[in-house]
Amino acid sequence: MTDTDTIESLKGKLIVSCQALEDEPLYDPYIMAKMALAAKEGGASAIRANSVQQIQAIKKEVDLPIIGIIKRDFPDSDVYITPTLEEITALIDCGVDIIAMDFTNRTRPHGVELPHFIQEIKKRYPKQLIMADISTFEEGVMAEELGADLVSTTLSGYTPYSRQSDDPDLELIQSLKKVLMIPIVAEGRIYSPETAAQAIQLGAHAVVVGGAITRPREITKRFVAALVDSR
Ligand SMILES: CC(=O)N[C@H](C=O)[C@@H](O)[C@H](O)[C@H](O)COP(=O)(O)O
Repeated sequence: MTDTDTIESLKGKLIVSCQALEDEPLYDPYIMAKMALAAKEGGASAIRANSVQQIQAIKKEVDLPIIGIIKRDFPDSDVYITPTLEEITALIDCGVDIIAMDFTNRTRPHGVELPHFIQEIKKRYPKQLIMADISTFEEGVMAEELGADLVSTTLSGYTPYSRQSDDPDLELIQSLKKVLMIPIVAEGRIYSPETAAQAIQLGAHAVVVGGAITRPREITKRFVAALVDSR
């Protein structure tokens, strides 16, 4: 598939995020691979996944396009989704179709600023498709200017200066749709098929759903909380 075909293949489609962190019961590449297979059998058009180990396991199990990230914490920065060139290179070596990375206006580890970081990635890997994980309208505009291929609302609600809500940021999709040429992906706190469909109707190119499909601990918590609230 060409890059344009990859992006076009996601139009109006569901991307399932299959991620488990170390402190989660499902943290095991085998389990994530089976999650991805279940997602594929259910009709997902791509998988978003974290870490070399999990991506490799998923690629053996399904032949869907992979949006790869590596989450890594650094003491000198709040940026944790694919924060440095080391993670970019590891994802390139994994052969992911799209690399997603933090595109917030925050300084990366070791004092690196976003424009410089993107310049370096474009110089080294000019053909790599990049998905910009943003938290605000301004960051979405900046992402297009810096050459991102897609923009995703992933980090809205997860930076202190972005809109804080328990709901997905559908307004961000609507406002970005008015000004951007690149596709906008709806991501973050999409808990129902109806909300996913609404995001597409409001202009999203594709929808990423994670926790509502692949995080049973979080799903259980929401049910339990609802029962507590109903007492
Ligand atoms: C903020 C952050 O670190 N988001 C991460 C990005 O990869 C994942 O933990 C989310 O599961 C993913 O964005 C999908 O969102 P939701 O699980 O809400 O459907």
